[in-house]
Amino acid sequence: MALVAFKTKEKKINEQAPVERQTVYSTKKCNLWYGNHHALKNINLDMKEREVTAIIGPSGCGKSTYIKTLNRMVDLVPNVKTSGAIEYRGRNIFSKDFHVEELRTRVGMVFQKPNPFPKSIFENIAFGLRIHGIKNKKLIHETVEKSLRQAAIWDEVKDRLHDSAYGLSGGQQQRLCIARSLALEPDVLLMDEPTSALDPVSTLKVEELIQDLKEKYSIIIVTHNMQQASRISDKTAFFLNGEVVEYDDTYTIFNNPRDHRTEDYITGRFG
Ligand SMILES: Nc1ncnc2c1ncn2[C@@H]1O[C@H](COP(=O)(O)OP(=O)(O)OP(=O)(O)O)[C@@H](O)[C@H]1O
Repeated sequence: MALVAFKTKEKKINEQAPVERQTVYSTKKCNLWYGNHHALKNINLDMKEREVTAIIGPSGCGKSTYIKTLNRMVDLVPNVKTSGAIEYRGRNIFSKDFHVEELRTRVGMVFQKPNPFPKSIFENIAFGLRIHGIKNKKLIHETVEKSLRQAAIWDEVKDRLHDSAYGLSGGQQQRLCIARSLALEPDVLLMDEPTSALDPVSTLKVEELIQDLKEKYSIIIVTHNMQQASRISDKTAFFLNGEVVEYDDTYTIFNNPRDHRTEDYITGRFG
């Protein structure tokens, strides 16, 4: 019996040929200041495509700042200064010839609180497509359905597509917002605490969705929830006071961290 079990395990390992993954984001010596406040300090991180990367750390350590830098949303804050480089697919997003509109089309973002437009469920998705120049009605209908299916909400809304998005539950609104991002076929999805406003059942649905989406997308998620990070991510970066203390496979971070500060944080000694 034992031998059979061993052979089965061995076969499984052989079947899992190593997957070649390209680097999607490479952050090099990146610093960010809000006025005089040094919020990101010498960040170096490489993130691979089709992986889920969790960003964890105590309040105020720079998690949101970091992911808002990845799509240059921090540009909207007055008196922000950056140094170093963040390369998206090999191109520095801070360089003048990298247009922010292009970056935001390739990199979608989902926020802590679901933020649907005050429009119908259908229009929440169709609107963005039209803004991006898609006029063909058939294509718009197809893309709306495809995105809602991808975001695992189609069955719940297919009979009420023209009702207001505000009539959906919080968890459904969040999946609608994910569908809205997916409609533009992004390469990367940034998620800033996407389940913190949701109940446990909706949280589980969004977590399952993230697991499905990583087959196709690279996902970077900020979370305060240690169990969530350990359940859904492949890599984890632990931030503290604007620095990356440790970045590794999620299994290693949660089972065998190198730095005592990581261990103290994940075991709840602070934060
Ligand atoms: N617009 C801003 N102007 C000035 N300082 C800011 C701004 N946004 C954030 N900060 C400061 O930068 C630091 C990092 O903030 P950030 O929001 O990135 O932390 P965080 O780890 O995401 O925190 P939380 O878990 O509480 O959301 C904090 O000291 C914060 O006060």
